[in-house]
Order: sequence, then structure tokens, then C-alpha cells
Amino acid sequence: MLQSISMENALEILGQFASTVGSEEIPVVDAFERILSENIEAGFPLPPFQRSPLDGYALRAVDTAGADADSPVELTVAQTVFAGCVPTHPLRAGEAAAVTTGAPLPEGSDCVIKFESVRRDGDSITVCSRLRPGQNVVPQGEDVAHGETVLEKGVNITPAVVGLLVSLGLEKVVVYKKPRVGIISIGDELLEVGNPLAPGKIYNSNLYALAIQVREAGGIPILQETVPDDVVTIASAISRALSQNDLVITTGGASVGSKDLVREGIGRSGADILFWKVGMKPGTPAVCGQKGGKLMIGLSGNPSAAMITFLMLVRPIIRSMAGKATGSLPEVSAVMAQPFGKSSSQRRLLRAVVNWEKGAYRGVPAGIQSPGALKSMTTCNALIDIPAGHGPLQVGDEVRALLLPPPYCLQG
Ligand SMILES: Nc1nc2c(c(=O)[nH]1)N[C@H]1C(S)=C(S)[C@@H](COP(=O)(O)OP(=O)(O)OC[C@H]3O[C@@H](n4cnc5c(N)ncnc54)[C@H](O)[C@@H]3O)O[C@H]1N2
Ligand code: MOO
Repeated sequence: MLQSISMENALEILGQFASTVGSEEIPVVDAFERILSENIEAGFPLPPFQRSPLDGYALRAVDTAGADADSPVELTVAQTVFAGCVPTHPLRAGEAAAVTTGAPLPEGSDCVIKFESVRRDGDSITVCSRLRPGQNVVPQGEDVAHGETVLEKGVNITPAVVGLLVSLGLEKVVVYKKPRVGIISIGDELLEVGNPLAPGKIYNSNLYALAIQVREAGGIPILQETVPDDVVTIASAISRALSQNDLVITTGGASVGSKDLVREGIGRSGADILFWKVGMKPGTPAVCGQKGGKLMIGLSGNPSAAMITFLMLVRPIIRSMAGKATGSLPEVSAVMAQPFGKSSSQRRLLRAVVNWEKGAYRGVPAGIQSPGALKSMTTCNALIDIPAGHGPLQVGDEVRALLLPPPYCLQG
């Protein structure tokens, strides 16, 4: 078992077990934020036919040769083509077809003039300018060619991707399955929400905060049982959760107290411990085991410590398992606008509010930083990554800030 390793080292070890968990076919309308597990090739071009980008008249450019204000050309409006209809006949010399935006152009026509640019009189129009072949024509396949690989395996399904898939006539799409992530809370003090608060007890809030974090990362949270500080019960809960899920996380019991029994529980469940303790504050006592290639990650019981360790170590793994791109948080360089008085003997992830103001990102500590204090976790929008051995932060110090994903931030 490795002990007291860096976050980078921990991520490398976890990454070795972070493979995708298969694919499934789902309706395109339900595929927002899912990840394509197959390339998409266009079965037909987009647009599927040559069309007009304007409300106007389709004509033959050759018929307008020499047209100008002094010698206008008169053409006969021989048909009208609305969007959704098809032309009744090919355009003959000296003819025009009235068209609406999106209408297919009649064979023989090669340009379009807009309504406002002609004079209409009964069945004829007068054109006072010369048009080029191809002018105001959207060619068939301008956007997407027939057979083109229009979306590649691994792309995130955005609103525009949904639109593109439906434009290509697809009702269903094959995406990576979401990994099932079992969550176990450990602690004699835990009370389920809905019960009256009792002396010495606290509500099991981590279970729900972690469940939402799992969902944001792209996994399916499975709320396993909440177990007391009893090693046999912990071991069997871990064992059961590992057999039913793709990944298991626990919260609580990860440290060194007489009732901190997760490590022993992992051992008794038949899993190997890969590492214990990571160089980060909060979240130091994180522990990780594996059984049959499945990971079990034990997080601190302290609410903010659990959430921050999740963000740094578990979120990237769930994202990889869900087929998503890099899970590391985007980082910016920021300037401290308020001091932070404590030294950081260990690498510290300071809950902070970082905003762009007057040409720079400026950071202020978000409030109480103790690992059990949760309110500052609700107000922060970034984690300032302070290296181990750093002294207090002064106003004006340049820092590295990791920005939290938008669903974590209070500003909707
Ligand atoms: N002698 C030492 N004591 C501690 C050390 C140490 O190195 N030596 N490390 C401290 C650090 S750092 C952390 S972090 C915590 C980690 O503790 P555990 O992971 O063992 O967690 P617990 O002791 O079970 O709980 C800590 C705290 O969090 C509350 N908690 C637990 N589960 C939940 C939950 N599901 N929802 C909400 N809150 C929860 C629990 O009641 C405790 O207050 O250890 C330090 N101690
Ligand atoms: O690891 Mo703990 O630093 O107090 O959260």
C-alpha cells in the first residue's frame, strides 16, 4: 500500500481503472450531455437539396446577361415553389419561379433574386441587374456532405448536436453507459433526514451532496446503505456495493481514530488497498482499494473535505468512465484581493470566490475553511491551489485558481 502520495500520483493510479462501462442506444431527445460512443456518418447531404436562402425568384443567370437599370429584363413567373413543396417543371428560358426561403430550386435555375429587388407586374417580373450563376443559392450538401463523418466518437451531445442528429433523420443514438456509483455513508452519529434531530447526532448530508456530485460528473448515484462504525458491517456493505456497481465511494471513517474502520473494512471485503492519505488539505485521509478491477474510494467524513476530494480525485475518474473528456478543473492565474492568514504546511485547496474584475481574476477566501464547515463550500466558485510549505497569502499575491464547474456555483 502506498501512503501519503501526491494528488497527481493518486490520479494516475485511479486512472488505470477508469475504463468505460459499455454503450447503449437511447433516444436522441434524451441524449443531452451524453457522450457518443460511435462516429456518426451522414446518410444524406445537408441541405438535402439545392435551396433558396431568400424569399424571391429563381431564374437562369444567363437570362439576365446585360440587364441594368437602362435595359431591364422581363421574365415570366411560370410557377411558385413554397418550402416543403417540389417544383412542377424545370425552368425554361425567359422564365422565373417565385420561391420562398428554404424552397427547392427548379431544375434549370441557377440563381435567386430577392423580392425587393424586382418589380412584379401580374405574371411577369422586371430585373434591372445582372446575376451570377450560383448567386443566392444554397448548394445541396453545403453544410454536410453525404457520407461525411459529421460527429466523432467521444463528443459531448450539446443542444446543437441534438439538432444535427435529428437533421440527419436519427431518432436514436449510441452513447457510453453512465457508470453506476454506489455511495456508502459510515458513522454511528448519522441520522437520515426526516427523523427528528437527536443529541450527538447529525444528518447524513454527505450522502446527498456526493450523490449530486456523482450525477454532475456523469454517473448514476446509487444510495447504498448507511452503516455504523462496525468493521464487519462496513466490509459487507463494501463487498455488496462493489458487486452491484462500477465504482464505490464511502464517506467517513477514513482517518486514524479507533472508530475509523474503512481501511480495515476494505481489507475484509477482499479488496486490495492501493493507497491511503493524499497530499491535500482538506481530504488528506482519502483511501483507495480495488477488487476485480473495480475501484472503491474512501473519502473523509468531513463534508467539505469529502466534496473537495471528490472534485479532485473522483470526478475525473467518473468522467473517464462515462467517456467524457478531461476531468481536471480549468485553472486561471488570480491575484489575492484579501489575505489568507494561515500557513499551509500541506498542499491546500482554499475555498475562494474568484471573479474577473478590472482586467484580472481576483480571489478572496470564501469563509470558514475547516474541513467540516460546509457553508463556504456553497459560496465558493473556485479552489485556490496553495503549494505545501507556503506561508500566509497577502493581498496582491499571485495564485493558481481552479474554477468549479457552473453547476457548483450559486450564480445560476
Ligand atoms: N488524531 C487525528 N485525528 C484526525 C486526523 C489525524 O490525522 N489525526 N485527521 C483529521 C482529518 S484531516 C480529517 S479530514 C478527519 C477525517 O475523518 P474521517 O474520514 O475518519 O471521518 P469521520 O471521523 O467519520 O467524520 C469526520 C466528521 O465528519 C462528520 N461526518 C461523517 N460522515 C458524515 C456524513 N455522512 N454527513 C455529514 N457529516 C458527516 C462526522 O460527524 C465528523 O464530524 O479526521 C481528522 N481527525
Ligand atoms: O483532510 Mo482533513 O484536512 O481536515 O479534511
